[in-house]
Amino acid sequence: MFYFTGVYPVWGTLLVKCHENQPMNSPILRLSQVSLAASVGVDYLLRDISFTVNEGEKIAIIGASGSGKTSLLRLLNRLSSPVEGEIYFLEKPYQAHNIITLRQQIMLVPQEPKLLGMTGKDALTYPLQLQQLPSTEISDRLSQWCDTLQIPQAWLERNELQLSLGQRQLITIARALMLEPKILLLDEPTSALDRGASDRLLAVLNQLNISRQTTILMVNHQLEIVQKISDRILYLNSGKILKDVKSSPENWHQVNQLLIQENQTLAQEW
Ligand SMILES: Nc1ncnc2c1ncn2[C@@H]1O[C@H](COP(=O)(O)OP(=O)(O)OP(=O)(O)O)[C@@H](O)[C@H]1O
Repeated sequence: MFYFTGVYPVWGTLLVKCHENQPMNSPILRLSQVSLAASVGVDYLLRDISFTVNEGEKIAIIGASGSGKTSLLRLLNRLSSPVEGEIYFLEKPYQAHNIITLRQQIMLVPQEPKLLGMTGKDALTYPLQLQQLPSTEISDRLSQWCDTLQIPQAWLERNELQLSLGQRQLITIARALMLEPKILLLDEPTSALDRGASDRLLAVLNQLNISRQTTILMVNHQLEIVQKISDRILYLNSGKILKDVKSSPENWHQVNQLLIQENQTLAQEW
């Protein structure tokens, strides 16, 4: 442990304790004036987006329907590319990273849970086989994550058509967690889960964030969920960042009011 000391005109002596083994969290993602165009037409889906994510942050992405939340996650998973601006992962531009290793480290769990026609078990183990992990490691991770998320053996034998939406959602989340990414991009991960599964998932994510410094960006409509998981809120409006604030009761209230107003306006337009 060491100290910085200094004499400051207003506050007197400032003493800051620094733990040598606890470096300040460094930027893991950085977006600089990023815009994303629609695949058809001339519209922008995202416009002039700039923000930095530090390693270990838990960010809730909020906004009315159509504000660009999913488009932002897809951009961060390199499923689309900006027409302007630059995205950096660990201070290196996205294009300079190998796309496969980038996606292994920045993993997206989309809103629509797809098992690509596989059984639950194959869907969970196939990506690890692709990474050529030893079979003992694969079965260890499988049993560890099925225990943690309470995924029963019976689900593992069923195929996509024999599983409910919530069961598939939990399996696709487990699939991402088993791959141990640095960044998790979660698009409404609790939308089809019951209260028990949703609470368990949030506890697991919070624990992962503490133990492995996993960075989490989560789209969610439910303020109650946002309060349990985030330490920062990004509020999107018509493809732009309207608010980038820390997660606090005062800001939850403000964001909630904004969302109610926007939804009322949208309902009138429809
Ligand atoms: N490939 C595309 N081409 C043209 N428009 C698109 C494309 N993908 C999305 N959009 C439009 O971009 C806007 C943002 O969509 P997006 O799915 O990112 O919103 P969202 O905030 O996630 O919405 P929701 O909360 O309803 O899921 C919407 O108006 C949508 O219709």
